[in-house]
Amino acid sequence: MTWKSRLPLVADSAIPLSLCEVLTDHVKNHTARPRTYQGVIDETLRKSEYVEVPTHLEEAVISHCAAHVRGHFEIAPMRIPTQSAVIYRYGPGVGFVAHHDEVTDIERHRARTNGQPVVGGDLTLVISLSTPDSYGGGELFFEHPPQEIKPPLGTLVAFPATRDHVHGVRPITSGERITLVVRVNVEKL
Ligand SMILES: O=C(O)CCC(=O)C(=O)O
Ligand SMILES: [Fe+2]
Repeated sequence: MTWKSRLPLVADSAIPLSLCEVLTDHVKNHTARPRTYQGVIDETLRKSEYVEVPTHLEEAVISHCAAHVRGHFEIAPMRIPTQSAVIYRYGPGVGFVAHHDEVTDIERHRARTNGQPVVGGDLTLVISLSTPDSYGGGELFFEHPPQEIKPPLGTLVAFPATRDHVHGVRPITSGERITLVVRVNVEKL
């Protein structure tokens, strides 16, 4: 498909603080699991932990994002019923190497050999669940064009899960960075 915009969408205050709080409480009350992977070029360098998000919270988040996504990309985001959104926790020393979110043969192969599910979607939604002054480093970066983002709590960053949207997370130097990542499919308007 052709995308309306080449640039990531950055929408401050897309998610109400009350919903952010519910999401961070959820993460604090659940044991984080070691990292998963997603179209990673060097997956050994991603060490964040994650917690899965209940469906009703994911649906609430997508509905808050929908108008922003429509305005920027002229498409409608749709939840993928076969997979869960995840909240990632990045502690000191942890980042995420440059990668793209398109599902590749690496994941498909892994799914065949160890049964690990293939997780992906047309569009990636990243929601900040930490205030930027609560952690050092941890910028979300894009390569083409170069961009470094350290957004306020409740900000939505959205971008196509395509090979030309290479991005990653700079290593955290102090504190903890928490993000919600929702992968959605899209419907042309
Ligand atoms: O945590 C983030 O800000 C980005 C995570 C990411 O790129 C991914 O899950 O594919
Ligand atoms: Fe990603």
